[in-house]
Amino acid sequence: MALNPVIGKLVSKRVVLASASPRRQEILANVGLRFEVVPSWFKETLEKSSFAVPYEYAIETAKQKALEVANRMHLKHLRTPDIVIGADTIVTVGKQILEKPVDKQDAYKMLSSLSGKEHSVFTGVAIVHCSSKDNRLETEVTDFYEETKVKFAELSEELLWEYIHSGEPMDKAGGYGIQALGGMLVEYVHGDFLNVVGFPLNHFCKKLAELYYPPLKHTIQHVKHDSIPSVETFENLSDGESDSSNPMQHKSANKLERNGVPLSGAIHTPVNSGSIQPVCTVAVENQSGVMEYPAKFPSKIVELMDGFRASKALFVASKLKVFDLLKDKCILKPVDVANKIEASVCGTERLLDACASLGLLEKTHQGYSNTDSANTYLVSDREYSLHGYIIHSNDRLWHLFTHLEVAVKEGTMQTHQAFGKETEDLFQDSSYHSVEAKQRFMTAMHSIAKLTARDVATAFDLSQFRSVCDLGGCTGVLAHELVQKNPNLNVTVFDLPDVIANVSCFQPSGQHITPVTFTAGDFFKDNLPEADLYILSLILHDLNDEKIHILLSKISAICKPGSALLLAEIVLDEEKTHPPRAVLQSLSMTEGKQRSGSEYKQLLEKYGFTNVQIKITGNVLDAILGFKKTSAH
Ligand SMILES: O=c1[nH]cc([C@@H]2O[C@H](COP(=O)(O)OP(=O)(O)OP(=O)(O)O)[C@@H](O)[C@H]2O)c(=O)[nH]1
Repeated sequence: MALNPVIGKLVSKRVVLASASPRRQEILANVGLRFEVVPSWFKETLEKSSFAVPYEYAIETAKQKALEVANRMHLKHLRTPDIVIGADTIVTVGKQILEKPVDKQDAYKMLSSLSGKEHSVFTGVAIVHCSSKDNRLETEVTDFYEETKVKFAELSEELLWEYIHSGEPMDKAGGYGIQALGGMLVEYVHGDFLNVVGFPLNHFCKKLAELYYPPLKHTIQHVKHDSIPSVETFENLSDGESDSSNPMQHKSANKLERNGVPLSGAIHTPVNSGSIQPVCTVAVENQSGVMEYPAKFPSKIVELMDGFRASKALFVASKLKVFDLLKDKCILKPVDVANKIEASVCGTERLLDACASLGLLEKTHQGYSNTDSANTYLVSDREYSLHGYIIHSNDRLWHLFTHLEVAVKEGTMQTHQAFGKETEDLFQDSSYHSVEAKQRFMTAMHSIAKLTARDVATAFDLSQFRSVCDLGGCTGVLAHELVQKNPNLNVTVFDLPDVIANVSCFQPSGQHITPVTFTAGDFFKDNLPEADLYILSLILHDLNDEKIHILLSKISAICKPGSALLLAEIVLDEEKTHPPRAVLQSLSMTEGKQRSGSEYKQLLEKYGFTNVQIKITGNVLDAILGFKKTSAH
């Protein structure tokens, strides 16, 4: 396939399209992809309101569709595919998410809500790479979404019903098929047309290109492919022998490069280590007429070298509330932003450009505006805002990490060097700490919890439990999530008095507030509330062995047989090099440590918890559940 070499890369692979949609099949078949069709049995019933933004719903549904097929093929048919592709298309108008109409009335409702208006069509896509290890299915998910804006003409009642009676709307998101009769309803389309039809082909190819040919942005010379369109993301594509056809190999190559280890000699180098040869570079004749290959540009290392600049740009823009100023589609010129944040115009312009280059802002001739993800995650008052954690990273972690060299030499946390008199635990010695410092810390924990609570709350079926005590549960985000998912649960958050005194400003408002009890106490010193499930979320990794012993002995003693302990932590792989987030967190040198799955299992077993189950969520926090031994054990 000359036009798009990535499609050619999949020729030798068992590719499965987890979709019954004839349109998706046609779009992919038209570009020469060879695949089997195994429609997914996943029911599209995810709770829409639990997603911050509609495209996350489409992505998650696409992911679940693909994973269901991967699991089924692996278990039932003992045939593990190499790649499973899932997709989900939705239409959004105002705050509503429209899927396929259930009947003609529903189609009528949908189409009349679109009449005369612009709406968005989102398709979420998941590319699941599968492998089988010890007969277990292992999956790596890559996902993305594409948005296309479509405007409908005003539709008369007659036209609407005529269209509905044609039968076309029934199996189509939003109740219309743009590729057929529905095309007559459309005034304009902004974006990828095929995305509306059900599959964003261009974005899919770019994603495959990223996976199969990791970008070498600064490569010295690029091979020219006359037949390849000069789309930015396709620029490094080559079908030369130096390419790997397995993105997992690229992944591990990146991982090794990330660690700064020479690629060719490293243990993890894939068998076909051709992937580490310079890609897309051409030989250059030196002065003596000998052809030389320029060394591969160390783009990953350069990225790491510059990483601190990018982090600091994000921190400063957040601290100066730039993303708050540019929220809700507001477009401002540098001078306006500078005036509002009381900063120099030239400095502000540089900061805005830096944010644009990092994909946080969009820059047009009219000015700067937030990208979708900045709107969702960086505006300080948004439900899933990371602003609190970013400020904590800037005001606290940054200072700790400037002392990393000493921290490594001494093997200790550098709180004293970084903050003078402060003690290690913000909440243990109130005389040293301002209320602001405590609130900043709580805001940081709150923002991370907002992002992780759903994964933790749904990692296991908790319907057998009646009462839960979240020890160190801070502002109660996980507690609320648990009650929402299991309305019969009685959840208590147990945390230090200083924390409990401040929780009120973090409580959700509105009709759907879930009842949670907050109890003040110190889990090392005080009696624990009774419960049949205890939770420790992001607690153990910060504690030394002695404190862990005190805490787990106490929980074990109070737990009756059949009760359980749920840990939420980042679980390291057995080599303890992944995920990098946990490994890098270790560098702050708290007295605790990050653990692998087997280490958490051993730890729980040591304190009388058996049948330990571990759920790797693939997001920030994983979950580990162990049950207190019955006396028969
Ligand atoms: O203009 C058009 N808009 C949408 C479509 C088709 O609509 C459906 C969207 O539904 P969904 O993403 O849930 O996919 P399904 O058809 O249920 O198939 P899966 O097995 O993949 O769940 C999709 O078929 C689009 O092609 C259209 O044709 N035109």
